[in-house]
Amino acid sequence: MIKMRDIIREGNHTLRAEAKPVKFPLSEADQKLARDMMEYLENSQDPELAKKYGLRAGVGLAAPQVDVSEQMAAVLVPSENEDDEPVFKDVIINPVIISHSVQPGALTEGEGCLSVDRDISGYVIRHDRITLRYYNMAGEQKKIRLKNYPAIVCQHEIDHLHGILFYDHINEANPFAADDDLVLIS
Ligand SMILES: O=CN(O)CCNC(=O)c1cccc(Cl)c1Cl
Ligand code: NI
Repeated sequence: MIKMRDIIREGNHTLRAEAKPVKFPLSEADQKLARDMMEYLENSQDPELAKKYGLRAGVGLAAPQVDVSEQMAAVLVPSENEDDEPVFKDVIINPVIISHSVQPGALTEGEGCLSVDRDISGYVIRHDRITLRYYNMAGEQKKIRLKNYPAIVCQHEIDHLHGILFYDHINEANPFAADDDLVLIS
């Protein structure tokens, strides 16, 4: 299982590298990596398991964060009501944002990252809505439209595949600058 010690932190060059596209059919190693990353998210979202294994909670995890420079990320955005199905759950492989809203969006609470051991506050300005094309573990091509929280999470993960970290999108001069069409997502 993936633990915090497996997560690379700022300073490790893999975090700032352009990850390589994944080849299909997935190798055994890539299949195991995909399963392990999704398992990390599930474990980290279970308060008991998170405590037991000392895991920081996450709604996404990208392969470069475990020092594998490949275009693959697990995303698990739970629903408000824990009994319902997740808002979005999949392993996104070779993802491409093929269109997006002009309108920006940002989480009111800002963002955090397992690879960044410090709190950096401010609005992380992203697209409020995206159309995402990716391949799932079975090699099926998917094209989905996401908005608000799941759209923000997928952008955070896709950034990791291109060596971008969340604070790269925070306005240094005024971290909470917001033009009037910014959608603030709580
Ligand atoms: O790349 C993934 N991580 O670093 C896992 C930890 N961060 C989060 O789960 C997280 C927290 C807040 C906002 C966003 Cl958008 C995300 Cl993604
Ligand atoms: Ni991250």
